[in-house]
Amino acid sequence: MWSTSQRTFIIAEIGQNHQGDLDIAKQLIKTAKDCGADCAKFQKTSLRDKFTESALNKPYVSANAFGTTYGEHKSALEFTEEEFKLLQEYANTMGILFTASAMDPISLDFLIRIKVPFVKIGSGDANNFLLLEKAAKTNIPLIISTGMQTMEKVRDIYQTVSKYHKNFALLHCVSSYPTPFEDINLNVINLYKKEFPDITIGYSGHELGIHISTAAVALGCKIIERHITLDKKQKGTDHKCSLDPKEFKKLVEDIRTLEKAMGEPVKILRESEKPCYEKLGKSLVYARPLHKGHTLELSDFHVKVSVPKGIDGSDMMKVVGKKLVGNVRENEPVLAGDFI
Ligand SMILES: CC(=O)N[C@H](C=O)[C@@H](O)[C@H](O)[C@H](O)COP(=O)(O)O
Ligand SMILES: C=C(OP(=O)(O)O)C(=O)O
Repeated sequence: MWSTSQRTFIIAEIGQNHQGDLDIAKQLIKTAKDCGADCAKFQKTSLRDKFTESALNKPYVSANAFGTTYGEHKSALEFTEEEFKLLQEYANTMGILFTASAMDPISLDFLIRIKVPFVKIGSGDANNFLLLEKAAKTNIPLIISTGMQTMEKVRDIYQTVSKYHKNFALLHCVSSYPTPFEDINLNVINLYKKEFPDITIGYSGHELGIHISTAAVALGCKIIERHITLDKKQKGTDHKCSLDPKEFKKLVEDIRTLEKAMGEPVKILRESEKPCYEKLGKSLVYARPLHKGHTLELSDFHVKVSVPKGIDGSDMMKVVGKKLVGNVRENEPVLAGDFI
């Protein structure tokens, strides 16, 4: 899916930007597909398995609240299993992969049952070693985000999941919405690549704009996840740092262009450079008239744009010490047949 290909795997994180409305959720799946995303992702929660009673009963006083307590709020944003299956079917007809983050063990079981292609473990569960171990044991591919964790914790995650298989990816992530640029620490991606060379590394971004996520691909990320929204002004914690359809499409286009531009670490004269080389590439030319039999030395050459072209300007040391087989004039290009 992601690790077998050089192509970046792009996840449109719908999360809870559907406002608890099945039609909006479908629109978001279609938008994700239209924007070129590879996967539409939701969040699956079994409220009593993710939260304690007191966490659910806590008042949620916020402009982003969909209820008076956190439990009411979360419940308004949670789809039933049947609704999830409908969304999965819809994604299938749209031709886009469908999955969700498993926010608790019951949700993990459900996602395995409906045969999602991989399970996401969000940053909120990156320190939940009970869930990580349970997920790893199932052998399903995993994408694990590492927001709010230290490097020691990330090493523990790697060790824990590695005991079962290596079909998992670690995403660098900073869980602030939106993430201040100075907190993003994109160089953590280099650290992950160095410490975990045998798994896929990606980035789950919550910053404003698309440029940082594109840069993450240049640093070697093979998975990019960004929240998607139909309208950034909607009520909800994630809308502001989500990408609207125009931005998401541009992100995908920029990543695809960047993939072409990254190429291989091979430095050669490219076919496309040849016209410029023909027009402005410099050649060795004679600095003054010289006679047959003269032994060439460095002071006999200038390096100029010459028509016709001669031996490449950088090759002068290959010619020094050779004997001219005929007379040459000032500013004539140095040609292979001029000397022995
Ligand atoms: C850490 C984590 O789970 N983060 C998720 C993924 O990025 C978010 O989508 C949260 O679910 C969201 O920000 C919660 O908002 P509220 O508390 O208003 O429901
Ligand atoms: C919390 C999630 O993601 P992240 O940690 O990557 O923001 C999630 O996928 O549910």
